Amino acid sequence: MSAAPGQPQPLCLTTTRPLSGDVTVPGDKSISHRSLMLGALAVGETRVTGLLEGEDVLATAAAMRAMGADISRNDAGEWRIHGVGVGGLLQPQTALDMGNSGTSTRLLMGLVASHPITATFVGDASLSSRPMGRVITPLAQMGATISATPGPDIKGLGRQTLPLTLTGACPAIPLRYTLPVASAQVKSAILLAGLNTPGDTTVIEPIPTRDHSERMLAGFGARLTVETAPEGRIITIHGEAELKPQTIVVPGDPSSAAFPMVAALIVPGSDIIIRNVGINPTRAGLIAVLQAMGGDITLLNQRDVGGEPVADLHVRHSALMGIEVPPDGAPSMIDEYPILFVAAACAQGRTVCHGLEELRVKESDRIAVMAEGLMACGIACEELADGLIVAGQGGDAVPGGATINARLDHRIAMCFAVLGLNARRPVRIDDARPIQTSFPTFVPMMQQLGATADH
Ligand SMILES: O=C(O)C1=C[C@@H](OP(=O)(O)O)[C@@H](O)[C@H](O)C1
Ligand SMILES: C=C(OP(=O)(O)O)C(=O)O
Repeated sequence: MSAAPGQPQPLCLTTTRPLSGDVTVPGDKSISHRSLMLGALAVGETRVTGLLEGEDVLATAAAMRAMGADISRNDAGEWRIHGVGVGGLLQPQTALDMGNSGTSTRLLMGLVASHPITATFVGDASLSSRPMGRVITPLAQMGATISATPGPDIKGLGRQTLPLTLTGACPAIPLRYTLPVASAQVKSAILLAGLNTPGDTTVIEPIPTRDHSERMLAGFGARLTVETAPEGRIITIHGEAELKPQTIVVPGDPSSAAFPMVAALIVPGSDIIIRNVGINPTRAGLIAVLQAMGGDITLLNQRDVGGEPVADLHVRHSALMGIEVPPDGAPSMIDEYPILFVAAACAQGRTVCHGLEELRVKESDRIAVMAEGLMACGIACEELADGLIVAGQGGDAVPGGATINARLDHRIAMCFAVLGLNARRPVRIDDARPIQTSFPTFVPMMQQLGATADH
């Protein structure tokens, strides 16, 4: 029985047997957002299959509709987008509700920044505490006017948060900008602003981040170049572009696949296949780290789907060992650290992770919240300013026996649901509703693998 709307929905996953079966995960969230945004700026009809129908992506769809795009879904699950053309976004009549989604907010701020319109962005309590100064600074340099809500100061750098109102500049001023944080959202916001800016807009990223925006902008016909130089990747977009509609097949989300992957590694005897998972090297860092910990993960049937590398993952239960995780790979698995900490809790020995300052400004402070939850489940950890040390116990199941406050963070909720599969006493999540933002089929998929869900 499902809870009444507005009521917390507790969740507890358990299993008495190995996980087995053959599953798929929903479409990639990053690619789904970008499909809707770029389709909404193309002239003609873009068709998308495999779109993630989670709340974050639906927030992007609603915003693009509010700015003039015609977006529909047919009974076969195919999405069709009739775009307004670059430069053609209309002023939304009401505030854009971004829900829980940082990607929607920051990328759409980029789009609005070079259109002659004003938009107000609002979000839930989690999103309203996340830093927006990182996009406000470059977009203001491009001429946008932004009035944001002051948030708590971080490291003396000040902090600006939602609600905020942004008025675009037309024409916007082309920018050459070196990213001060490794963030694909900041990079993408500037490149999207550059679409309707005369001349060349350049982003320099000293540390590479996910490259879906570059791949997809080029696929839609924008003039975009990428050079590798000593200072990093230099990405230049030539503005006042005309985008051509595309047919897009969205691959399965590696960030979602991470949950059944770790579940199979930690539940004794498990043997599963996860089909059609994106393995873009800017996203696939977790696989190599888990393999280095002794995880039995094989990539089958590697292929290319719509310009993105994809594989089927064969995952078997493994005796994991703690390792030092190289910090230079952090951007390629930034959303996967919380579930890596779960794998580490079930490994033998210490897993040491550094270079994770960005985890503190996600949907929750993912270092602090994971440390607190793991300790409540009987796992020793040491919180560092930029990371976490998890002292794995190996062998037996972890103690468990805690109720976790998921803090409006979908990945925290899924992490502790997975940990509960290898715990002696149940691990309960106070409210599993945030899982709807990125992985609406998480619970049925885990049940398909053999888990039991108590609500
Ligand atoms: O560009 C994107 O689609 C995303 C970039 C990452 O955020 P940052 O750019 O803040 O690192 C990631 O955490 C988020 O889930 C999705
Ligand atoms: C950080 C995430 O998303 P966003 O920034 O879009 O809210 C995430 O999905 O883990």
